[in-house]
Amino acid sequence: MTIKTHFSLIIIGSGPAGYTAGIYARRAMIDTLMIEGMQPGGQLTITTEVENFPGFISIQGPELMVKMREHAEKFGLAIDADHVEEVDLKTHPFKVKTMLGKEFTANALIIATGASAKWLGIPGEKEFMGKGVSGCATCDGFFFKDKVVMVVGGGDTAMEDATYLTNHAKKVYVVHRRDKLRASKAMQERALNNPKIEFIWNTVPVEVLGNNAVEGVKLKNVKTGEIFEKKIDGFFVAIGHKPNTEFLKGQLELDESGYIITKPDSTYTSVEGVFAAGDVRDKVYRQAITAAGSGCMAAIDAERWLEEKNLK
Ligand SMILES: Cc1cc2nc3c(=O)[nH]c(=O)nc-3n(C[C@H](O)[C@H](O)[C@H](O)COP(=O)(O)OP(=O)(O)OC[C@H]3O[C@@H](n4cnc5c(N)ncnc54)[C@H](O)[C@@H]3O)c2cc1C
Repeated sequence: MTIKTHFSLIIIGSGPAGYTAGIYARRAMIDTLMIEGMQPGGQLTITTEVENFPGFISIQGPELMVKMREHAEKFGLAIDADHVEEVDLKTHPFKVKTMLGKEFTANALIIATGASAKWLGIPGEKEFMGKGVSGCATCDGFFFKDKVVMVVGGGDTAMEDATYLTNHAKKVYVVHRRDKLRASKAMQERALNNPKIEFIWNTVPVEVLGNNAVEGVKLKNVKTGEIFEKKIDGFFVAIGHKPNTEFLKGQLELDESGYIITKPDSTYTSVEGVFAAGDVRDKVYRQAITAAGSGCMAAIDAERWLEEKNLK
């Protein structure tokens, strides 16, 4: 059997951005391949309830992603279980090389490779993921009404998360390994003046404690070496995100943190014919619905571009 190697459009990544782009591209009759990567379904496959995706009052993250996949496949999206290791955007059609040694070419590309939350790597963190441990306050804060939670970090995201969580939780600890915050002055002021937030300085978490869900955390003061515990119900890690763009370095314009730079109000990147959608270009919103929204934009941008160049 000969395997098809050229497509009008290749979508890299299978999160909400990728599947939405796939649905729109196939409904526009574009010959499209999706390369799904090592996390089919993306970040939502590691969470439990999702309560803010319109149309679903409550749905498990993995189930939502199965539905998105079925939806895209219903319109004939071809999905390849492989991971992109290299792209050549200096030639056209663009070249895409995978981990399993395949080589594809495409007239247009949509990059939807997402971003990965940075984690602490301490005992209990992985075990209680979705059971009190979270990397997303806006996603999971609602589940901690009148509870005690802890945010780890000292940057803008940590301050924003801590402030946001005070809408739900009765108390929010912020644990920071230094005695000064990295966050902008305005964000610091808001958090420092919030009566529900208590800062624990010069301290790092060493273990998340619990039985079936988070019940507490073991902490260490890095100045004195003192080990102590706090009772908490939720543990929010806010030490940053890393966009999955390693394979694009030197090929596409990225910002200082590695996010793909897109032209204002569009998904156009610095290379004509290459579009970007989802968390890989978004360090502000990072939600499934915004990722899906920009996946839709990328497919429409790609379709118009392919039409204009007579490459559809
Ligand atoms: C624990 C947790 C809970 C969350 N809860 C919510 C919530 O309740 N509501 C909400 O709106 N948002 C939530 N989010 C955020 C939401 O998951 C993300 O905003 C959304 O998934 C981003 O979608 P995306 O398509 O841009 O990327 P992702 O979902 O990150 O998907 C990226 C895709 O790219 C693929 N990929 C990466 N590198 C390569 C490569 N080199 N080659 C091929 N493929 C590649 C991966 O396999 C993956 O399929 C949560 C996030 C986390 C971590």
